[in-house]
Amino acid sequence: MAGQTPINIDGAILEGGGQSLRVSTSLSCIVGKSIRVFNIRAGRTTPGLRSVPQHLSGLIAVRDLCGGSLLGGDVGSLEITFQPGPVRGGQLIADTHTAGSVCLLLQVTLPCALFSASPSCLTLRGGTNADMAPQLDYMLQVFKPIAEKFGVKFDCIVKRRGYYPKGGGEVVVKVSPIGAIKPIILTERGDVTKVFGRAFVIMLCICIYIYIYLLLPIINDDFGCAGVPADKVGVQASEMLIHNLHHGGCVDDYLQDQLIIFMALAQGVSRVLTGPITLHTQTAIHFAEQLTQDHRTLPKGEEEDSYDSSKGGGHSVRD
Ligand SMILES: Nc1ncnc2c1ncn2[C@@H]1O[C@H](COP(=O)(O)OP(=O)(O)OP(=O)(O)O)[C@@H](O)[C@H]1O
Repeated sequence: MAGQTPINIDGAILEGGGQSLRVSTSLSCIVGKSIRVFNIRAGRTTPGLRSVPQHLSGLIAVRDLCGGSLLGGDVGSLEITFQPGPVRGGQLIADTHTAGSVCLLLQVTLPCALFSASPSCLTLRGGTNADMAPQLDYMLQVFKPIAEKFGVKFDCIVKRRGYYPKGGGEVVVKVSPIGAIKPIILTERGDVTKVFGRAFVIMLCICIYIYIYLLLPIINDDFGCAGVPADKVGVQASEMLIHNLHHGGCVDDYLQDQLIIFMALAQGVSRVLTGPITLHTQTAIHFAEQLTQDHRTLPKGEEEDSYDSSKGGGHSVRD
């Protein structure tokens, strides 16, 4: 591949899953640096790019958003090389052709679309409520309001929901470019004023899938379970909710890793009070540091810490 020498990204580090690929590819696209990712998903029992969980569709979507080139982007690939071009925005269709999560497609494309030359209209197809991924409702009711604090805005039209195993969901996300991402301070939780839940029950020939979705202003958890009795799903959801309430942080265990890329790109220092730092968050921080080292613009006098213990029992993640 012609052009600059790529930055080497070791996909086996820390979590060793698809998130390393998404964070590195998005940042590569935004900062305009080529990457070579090796040991892709080495921490998983089926390493390499998989089509079902959206890894490949996400990579292709980013490539198409910026007119870049991608080498090694095949199912099963343990290594890819990605050379980004300027992010141009416009219309993009990304299709997992499975129940692969549209929310993880959004996770990899949204940061890029924010830095594009023109507005983007992203048609994302797959599962809207997939396991081991943010639920669409989570993206819209938990992630979105917090993302807006960074100045990140997007509109999402839900055309169709899609569930495992068929997929077939479709959302259209409109993103306007942003001049700069603002840093955020999220260190005071405030009072919990309301808790509500939504249950999705999908009847299939032989199994029943239940997704329960519990929402506080800032905390959300979902459980997708085949063949698990509804009362057990309810208990699991409540336990997770209680855990997130007890740790005292301002974001739940999932949101923390999803905010790192915006904290890394923000023009200034962000502070977010969290519960114990997850491995996903440590992973996102690791790759954000690797790819944004000379990209960050810290205000004069601000020292650069990755972690900062807080007094309140939670952990504070800093840009
Ligand atoms: N219940 C949930 N609610 C909100 N977000 C979630 C939930 N479960 C997982 N996530 C988010 O989904 C992402 C999952 O990343 P991860 O790398 O584990 O999955 P993946 O891309 O499917 O890769 P792999 O197939 O290697 O596991 C993380 O950003 C995590 O915070």
